Amino acid sequence: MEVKAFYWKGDYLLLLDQRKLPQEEVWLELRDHIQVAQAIINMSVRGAPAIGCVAAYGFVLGVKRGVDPREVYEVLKSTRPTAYNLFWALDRMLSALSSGKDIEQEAQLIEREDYEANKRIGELGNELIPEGARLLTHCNTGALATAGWGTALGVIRTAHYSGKGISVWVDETRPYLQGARLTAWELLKEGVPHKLITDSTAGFLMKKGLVDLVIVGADRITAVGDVANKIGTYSLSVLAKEHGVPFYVAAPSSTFDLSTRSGEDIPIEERGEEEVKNCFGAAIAPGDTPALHLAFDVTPAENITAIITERGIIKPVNEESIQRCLS
Ligand SMILES: CSC[C@H]1O[C@H](OP(=O)(O)O)[C@H](O)[C@@H]1O
Repeated sequence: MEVKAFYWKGDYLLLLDQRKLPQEEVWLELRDHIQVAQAIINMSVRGAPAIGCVAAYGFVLGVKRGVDPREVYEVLKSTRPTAYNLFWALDRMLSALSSGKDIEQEAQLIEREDYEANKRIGELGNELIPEGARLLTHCNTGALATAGWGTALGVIRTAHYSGKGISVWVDETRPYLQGARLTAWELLKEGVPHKLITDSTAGFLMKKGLVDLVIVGADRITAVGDVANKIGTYSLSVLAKEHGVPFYVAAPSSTFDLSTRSGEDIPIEERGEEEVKNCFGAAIAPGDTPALHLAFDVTPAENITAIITERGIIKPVNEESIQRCLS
């Protein structure tokens, strides 16, 4: 059975608490928009497309309980600032309500469209994956970050199941460890050959010629192709450029924010210092040590070989090719 991060149950949302993985599979029953907002803020659910889908169902829960739709919209919109899918989904839900559509069906359509987009991204991305390729990926971009299958990890899944004999270097992805806790969990479940590495190992592996390509997800892509993604992605892109390693981004069209041109204008989430100084309950730094926790960084379009979307592959990455692909 395919990994799923959430299930809509009609009067509640059943959500896998990703904070507990990989040790425990704990499911939460979210019955109003406040509970959904809290789950997004505390990262029980994370991943741009998954956040969009879950927020859409949170909107349904709030409106069905008779809460002012604008209030529901604002509460959910305020949860995390970087992933564009959140805003895209909420705007779509508000528009559906305003035009008299069934908002529960609209949320279910958003979920179905994301899953189908991921399968298409996997098919198109697989065309770029050589036989026996050794891929490196960062963070978690799998079924846990989406409506299912995954974006970058969806390409990896498709390549694996098409018999290409690929293997994956999995960046642990400090500080929240989405790679170690979530990507490794997904790949192990499905028998995809992989090895977990510390984030700082990636560059040396590229220097040694052990990485054939890098493939990552995205949280927001601007009109010119700058990409906001998990912190550490920019560094990977510089290392890939230095070593002549192709650098791919996989994302659905719902991640593109064409109203923003430069990556410099993308709001970058800053999370609490405790997530840097503690590792799931264990203090790893002196309590009084100040810490900076930027949750995302921005990779400039010129560092990206291609962006794989469900509507086609964007290459080169620039405003014209983006408009051509998305129009
Ligand atoms: C399929 S997009 C997943 C995207 O979201 C992650 O961030 P977070 O775990 O903080 O929500 C990361 O940037 C992934 O690339």
